[in-house]
Amino acid sequence: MVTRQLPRPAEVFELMKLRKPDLNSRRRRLSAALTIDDLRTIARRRTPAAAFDYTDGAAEGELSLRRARQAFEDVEFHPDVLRPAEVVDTSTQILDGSSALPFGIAPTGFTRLMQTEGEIAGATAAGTAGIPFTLSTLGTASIEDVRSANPTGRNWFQLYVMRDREISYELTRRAADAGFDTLFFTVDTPVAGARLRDRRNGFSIPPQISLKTIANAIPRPWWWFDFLTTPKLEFASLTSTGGTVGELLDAAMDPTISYDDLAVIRELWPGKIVIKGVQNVPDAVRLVDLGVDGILLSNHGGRQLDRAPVPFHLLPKVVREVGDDTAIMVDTGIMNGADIVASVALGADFALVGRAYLYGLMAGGRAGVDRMIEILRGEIVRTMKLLGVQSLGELEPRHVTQLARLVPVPESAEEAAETAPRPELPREGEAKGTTRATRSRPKSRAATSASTRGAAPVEAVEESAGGGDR
Ligand SMILES: Cc1cc2nc3c(=O)[nH]c(=O)nc-3n(C[C@H](O)[C@H](O)[C@H](O)COP(=O)(O)O)c2cc1C
Repeated sequence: MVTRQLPRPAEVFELMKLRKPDLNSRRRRLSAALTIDDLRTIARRRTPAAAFDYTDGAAEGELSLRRARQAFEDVEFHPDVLRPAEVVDTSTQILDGSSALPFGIAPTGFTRLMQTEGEIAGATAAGTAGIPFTLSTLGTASIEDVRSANPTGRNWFQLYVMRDREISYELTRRAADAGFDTLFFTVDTPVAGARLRDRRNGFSIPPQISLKTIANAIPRPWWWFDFLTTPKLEFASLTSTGGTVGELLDAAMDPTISYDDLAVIRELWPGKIVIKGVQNVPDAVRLVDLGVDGILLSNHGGRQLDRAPVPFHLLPKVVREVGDDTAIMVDTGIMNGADIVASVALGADFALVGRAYLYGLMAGGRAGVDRMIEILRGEIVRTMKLLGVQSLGELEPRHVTQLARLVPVPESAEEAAETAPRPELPREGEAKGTTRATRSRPKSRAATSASTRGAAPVEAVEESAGGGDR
């Protein structure tokens, strides 16, 4: 029997916590964002559809991007218990310099189009947080302006080798003179990928004003106000404007770039050099043999060859082959700090984030980029504490299983028979009829820990299916 009473004002008052309303709408908006997905939702509301879609979209059917994000969601973590990690150290050394977190900001083109503060917001936020910022060849702030905005932080430069080689060589020299310490040579863009959203939106640089864009502008007046009242959108390097992004890229990129270009760039560049867009083990091995300082496993955020391999899946194999000799980095699909922790556990030295940064930028300019870093930092710290590790160096492959969703089709009947799941006698606590993936080759550390837990790790299934780098 419940005893009831009349509500007592003093008790009700105790329950009521009246918070002072924050009159700063940007701060209010950003503090309500708890995840990168939340930042994306705000970004979408505030940015014209064509600019948002240019950022959010990928190539063709956007399968690569979806698969890359799915692969991170398909991570299973294995925490150790009763291992206190009250304080965790998220700092790391990368390419002879330090970073407060195991990720940096990826190079993105046309950034001021998404939000007028553009690269300067990215560079200053990165500098304040103690992480590297990468400026794109197609950046909308100059090399020198980025350097002035982030004078003591680490600035990296991303290079496209263009048809007119002299433009690329000149940019390389300027970046070196401005003290950028690392050059990312992007190699996955011999031609532009088919960004269908841009074609459907009639997206062009600069944006064309049409009835559709005017209708789209009405609920987003601040974007247009910023766009029309700040200096004209210009590229740090390219003088040509006009046409869709694809047309612009095609005009600038050169389908004939090759290892010969790498040799020339290495001669010109005094700092560290990383190859961005490596997508198989043999290429990684060849590049390391040529003496590059780093490899960035990336499919350009799914914006180039759709259905390209998921970089996160490629990671353990590349680490096994060349991880001791060179810095291995990864990008594409990172939406959560836990994705970065999983990458480090599987041997990545560093990660880059592209869209996560741009969602933050579109959601709130510089403050939005700060919020993006804060969200990822919080997720990294919490994941490490829950795993029971105090530093990034303590993360090991055994902490992570990559669960397999799509696996290669076996090449022969024998392989098919070998890889078919076999019924096993149920272990204690396992349901009858449970099957486990079998392996035909020696186990790696990651696969061993995973298979003992009854999961089907990506590596294990791929190897037993003969699915190496095809
Ligand atoms: C809007 C946008 C523009 C990009 N521009 C460039 C670029 O100019 N050069 C380059 O090497 N990569 C570029 N990228 C690819 C990023 O550097 C990075 O590889 C990718 O965004 C990582 O995937 P994520 O967006 O899922 O984090 C761009 C990506 C986006 C989303």
